[in-house]
Amino acid sequence: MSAGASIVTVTLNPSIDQTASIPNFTAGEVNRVAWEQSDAGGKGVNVASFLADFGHPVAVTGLLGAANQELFVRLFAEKGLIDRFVRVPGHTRVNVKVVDEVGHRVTDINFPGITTHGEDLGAVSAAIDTLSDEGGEIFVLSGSLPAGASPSIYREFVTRLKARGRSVVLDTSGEAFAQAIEAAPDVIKPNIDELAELVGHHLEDETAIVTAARALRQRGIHLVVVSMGSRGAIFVSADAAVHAAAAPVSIKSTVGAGDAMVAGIIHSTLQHLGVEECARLATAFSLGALGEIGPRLPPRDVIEAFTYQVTTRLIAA
Ligand SMILES: Nc1ncnc2c1ncn2[C@@H]1O[C@H](COP(=O)(O)OP(=O)(O)O)[C@@H](O)[C@H]1O
Ligand SMILES: O=P(O)(O)OC[C@H]1O[C@](O)(COP(=O)(O)O)[C@@H](O)[C@@H]1O
Repeated sequence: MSAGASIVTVTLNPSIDQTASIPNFTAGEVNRVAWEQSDAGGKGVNVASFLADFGHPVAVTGLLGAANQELFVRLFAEKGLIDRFVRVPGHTRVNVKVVDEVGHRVTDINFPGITTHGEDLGAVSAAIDTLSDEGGEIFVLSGSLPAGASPSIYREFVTRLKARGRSVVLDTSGEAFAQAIEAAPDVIKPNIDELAELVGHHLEDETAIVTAARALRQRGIHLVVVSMGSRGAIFVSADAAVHAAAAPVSIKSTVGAGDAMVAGIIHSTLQHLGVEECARLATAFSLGALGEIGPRLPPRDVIEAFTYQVTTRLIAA
């Protein structure tokens, strides 16, 4: 392609993440905001931004409200992201992230987003085809769907991309996730709740998680990564099942930790790392996001240093 982006992220429901710092945040009470910060966000936008930090050329597409696109346009320019977002009338949603630095908790309030129409989604589909023609190799489909989008849309995208021989990384939930699994994306990164919802039962221990992940691998998914918040993540590939975790030095905000893990997985894959090294580096990406307010990563050398804090363990068959 002209600008040479081999990675494309698709965000159908981006967001402006408005962080509100509220010490001792209490539901049901009047809470006062100490300081605030707004960032362009949404899962695919974050993954693209993090990969750009590691020097990868990335194109971004999806649906963007024309009425409040400034933060996004600025981010795309700062990070050198190739902007193929389809503009739609109205505002991109604003998701509120309440950071309580006293209670050490983050509360996410995620809005449904704009209501979309068939022609907008058709334009995104066309943008994906064009980006694939132009040399896109790895497509990342991330995040919730806006109202009006069919839950089959990710399945359709996965099917089209795989028919063109492209790799697909999927990070979503609910019905859209369940349907997309049928088209066998190459990599998935559900968190443990999303995986439990998919398989329809509680995953009580590591064995249950690995069993569920291996069943998904049988359906053609090469790498299944199950993230578990403070309990780390389990990476299941053809070669092994690996648990990776670290105790972060400080957690400023959990926003973007999952997206950082997705970016770390893609970066590791492009470096041809094995599953254990991938688990280590992807976890270091997440640690990086935890130490920043909003969806951000620290400098690359800080993330590389974090790899030494990560403990990996091979899970016995
Ligand atoms: N409180 C925490 N302590 C340590 N690591 C964490 C914490 N929260 C998240 N992480 C790291 O970030 C990764 C992704 O976080 P998680 O909350 O599971 O993702 P998601 O936001 O997609 O649900 C985890 O697998 C873990 O490595
Ligand atoms: O599309 P969803 O599932 O509503 O998630 C959107 C939110 O997730 C984020 O991408 C952060 O995701 P993670 O914390 O899972 O990395 C935010 O930027 C955004 O507000």
